[in-house]
Amino acid sequence: MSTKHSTRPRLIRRELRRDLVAGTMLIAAATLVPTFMGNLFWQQAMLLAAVYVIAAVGLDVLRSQAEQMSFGQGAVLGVAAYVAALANGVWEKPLIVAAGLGLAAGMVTGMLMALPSLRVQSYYLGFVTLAGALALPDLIIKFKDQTQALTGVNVFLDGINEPLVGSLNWLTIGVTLLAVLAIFGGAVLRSSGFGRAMLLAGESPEAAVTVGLRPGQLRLQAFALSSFAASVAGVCYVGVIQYVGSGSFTLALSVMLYFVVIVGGPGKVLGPILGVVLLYIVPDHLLAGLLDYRLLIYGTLVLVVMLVMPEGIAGGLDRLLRKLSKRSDDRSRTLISLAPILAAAPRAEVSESDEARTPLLVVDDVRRSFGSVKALDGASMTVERGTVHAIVGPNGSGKTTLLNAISGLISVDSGTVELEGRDITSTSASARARLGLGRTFQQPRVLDSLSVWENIDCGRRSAHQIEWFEEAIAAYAAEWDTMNSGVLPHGQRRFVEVLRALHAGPSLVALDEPAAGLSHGERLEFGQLLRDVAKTTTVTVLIVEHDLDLVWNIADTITVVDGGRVIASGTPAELRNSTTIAHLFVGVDHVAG
Ligand SMILES: Nc1ncnc2c1ncn2[C@@H]1O[C@H](COP(=O)(O)OP(=O)(O)OP(=O)(O)O)[C@@H](O)[C@H]1O
Repeated sequence: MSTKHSTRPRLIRRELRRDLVAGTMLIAAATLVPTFMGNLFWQQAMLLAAVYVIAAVGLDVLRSQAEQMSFGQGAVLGVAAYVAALANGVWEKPLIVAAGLGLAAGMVTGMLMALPSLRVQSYYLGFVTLAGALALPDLIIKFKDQTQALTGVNVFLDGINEPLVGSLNWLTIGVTLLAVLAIFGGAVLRSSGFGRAMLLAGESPEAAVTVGLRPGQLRLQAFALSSFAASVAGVCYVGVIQYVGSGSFTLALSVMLYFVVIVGGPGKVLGPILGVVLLYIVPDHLLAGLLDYRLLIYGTLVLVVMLVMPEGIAGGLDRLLRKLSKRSDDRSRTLISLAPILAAAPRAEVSESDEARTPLLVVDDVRRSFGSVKALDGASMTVERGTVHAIVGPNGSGKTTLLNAISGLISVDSGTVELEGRDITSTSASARARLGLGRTFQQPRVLDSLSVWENIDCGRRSAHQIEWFEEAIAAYAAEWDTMNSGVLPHGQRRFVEVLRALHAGPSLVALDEPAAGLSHGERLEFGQLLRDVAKTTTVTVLIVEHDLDLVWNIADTITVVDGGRVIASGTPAELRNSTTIAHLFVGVDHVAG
């Protein structure tokens, strides 16, 4: 740990910048070249392509950042466009008012489609949003008197399409800028803590709640961003086409936008642009004669791209470029070390305050059954502050269930859990995390698409972060930020999860079998870290562990669980002579003794 690096968050991650430059140039060239050449047909075609890029960037936020499936983006775009067109062409509102009404209507539609995401996910959510996209054209026809479905609605652009230079007009400038802003907005979100929180909530809602995030709220926020982009696209659509009719926003539009994201490359800056080129410009313009085969072309392209480049065109190009440049990428380095963090730990132990004498956590007579299996059968335990408290017991004895009951990942049938004297039995997992309960899992929840540092830095942080720990990891933030978590070995993934839990500033961190899969050296470092944390801070460590050697060496208190009950609890010295539990520790006498 020689040099200190800044952890100041960057607005846009370095590796996204090249693609942003390329994307900006592509969008600007696409819309401005035909404009300056005076080719009105291609000018309009490219502006419409830019409109689709805006909507696709929004959909990509949902798909790649929040891991939500929506086939309703075309419907949101359609409602925004239709209302803006009606407001201008029929209700005779000025353009700015019409645009505002369109945006509002699109947002309301988007949020209505988002509500089911609080209850259903994945394909179920996809089907619900698909229903919205299917319903829109029918609704437009059903209310034909209000929507003027039979004649369609013409829009009057009040001069924003008057040429300034050549055929350049405010509309072209505006749509081009908005498309560029959209790809920048996507990159800023991807680089932000908010974006990482969304990703964690999408990929592992369980892990997200243990760092104090609210996955449902994050999903709604992702829908709001995505709907906003679709609504902006809808309003721009009206400007570009100057007409809406009953056939303008069919299911095919929503399907196309979804495939644009998948085929273009989910989570990539250039994805929406490349997707629009392949799924709109190529079939609708370059292969105009094959218009009848659009759906067939979609299907074939999706199949081929998914076969050759499962990560989409932009992802595949990325991979190819990395191979060609033969850069042994920084992100392929695979080792993080706890040694510098251990070296930074102060030697002095924290003094015991009055507060420290009251127990941190009290579990009283907790019961939880799964069908006929009594996973917890009246378990009770007390965890003192600033200690390492281990829970041990045979396989299936209820240890993980006990941790889950403590961190709120499952509800209990009866009994109570108290944290710092406060009954948290019916408090949500996310709220418990915000009260200071951190947690890791048997299978580490590490996001491969994020760097090591981003994985550590993606939860909420309390006001009680561990000062020396924060200083130590800050010195490594820049280096870890260039490391790809996808290639970390299993043991190192555990480290990342534990560092994430400690970085949140917990009062208690509950670790589920953290030593499984660690090498001997890693175990020693890891045990030392847990001891240091408990000794030199007010953080308490609660650890479920099968590695009894480790437990015996680092735990202040050991609770033994069997059959869903606590059958013994005490210091290692006290348990050493207990005959009741001797059978559970055959083979570790050398440690105990
Ligand atoms: N979600 C669930 N549904 C049904 N049964 C469950 C569920 N979770 C746990 N169980 C059962 O409850 C009992 C206790 O499981 P638990 O995972 O808490 O044990 P454990 O001590 O952590 O085991 P291990 O050491 O193998 O991880 C087991 O019989 C298990 O099969």
